[in-house]
Amino acid sequence: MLVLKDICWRVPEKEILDSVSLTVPDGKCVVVTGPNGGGKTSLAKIIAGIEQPDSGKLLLDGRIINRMSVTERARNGIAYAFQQPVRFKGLTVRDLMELAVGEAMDEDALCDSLSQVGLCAREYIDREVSGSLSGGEIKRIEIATVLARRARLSVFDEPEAGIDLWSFNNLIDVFRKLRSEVDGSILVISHQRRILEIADEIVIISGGRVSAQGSREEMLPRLFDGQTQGRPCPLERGGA
Ligand SMILES: Nc1ncnc2c1ncn2[C@@H]1O[C@H](COP(=O)(O)OP(=O)(O)OP(=O)(O)O)[C@@H](O)[C@H]1O
Repeated sequence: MLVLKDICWRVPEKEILDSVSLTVPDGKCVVVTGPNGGGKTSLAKIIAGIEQPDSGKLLLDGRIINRMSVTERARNGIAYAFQQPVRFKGLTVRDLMELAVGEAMDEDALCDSLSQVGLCAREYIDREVSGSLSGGEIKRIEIATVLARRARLSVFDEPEAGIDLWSFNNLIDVFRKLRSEVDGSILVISHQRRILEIADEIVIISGGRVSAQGSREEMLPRLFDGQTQGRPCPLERGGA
């Protein structure tokens, strides 16, 4: 379980996160949504250890992780898929998958993980994760690295970004399956209604604050009736 208590983060002249508190319970999927620039990716970076909060506490399974580095957090069970994946020069898809799971993988294991995101392992494992892969392919490979880790906490930042309609449909099933099979927690940042529909809890972050949170049943009608913050929430961005 991940617990965030009163997380604040500011950069010169700007408060980016202002006293953000939320919980991602075991076995649950929490979806964070909200307007562009609200602070969602910043929050994900703070959870992964890429940025350090100025104040507040992060607890993973009851243990304070504020001082842990990115690598230590990864070792302790946090897996993070970036909104814009990093292209690693010289690294093959197999290398990336093996780095993520921390051990050598045979073709069957690679095939299992990559087929979840609609990619054929045989075509991809020896390719370099740089120039020749399309943006959507890299995004899907990165999602596969997180799925393969079966981590205590899996964080996906806009998994829908750059993903075609067919892969997106598949991804929804993959998240459903992940939630039912893994006893860890899942945090997804998304603007997509179909991802919000698989959430146990929905959190809206706007202007660096949690502006609303609640169960899916409670939040979806509020979001899609445009009642949250008294104006429509820009949820249906992108083509999927
Ligand atoms: N290192 C930084 N320095 C200055 N401003 C930053 C920094 N990181 C983020 N911001 C600003 O903080 C705000 C929140 O950014 P963030 O990327 O967290 O938003 P978001 O909710 O993920 O947006 P989107 O839905 O567009 O992906 C934005 O205004 C952004 O420009």
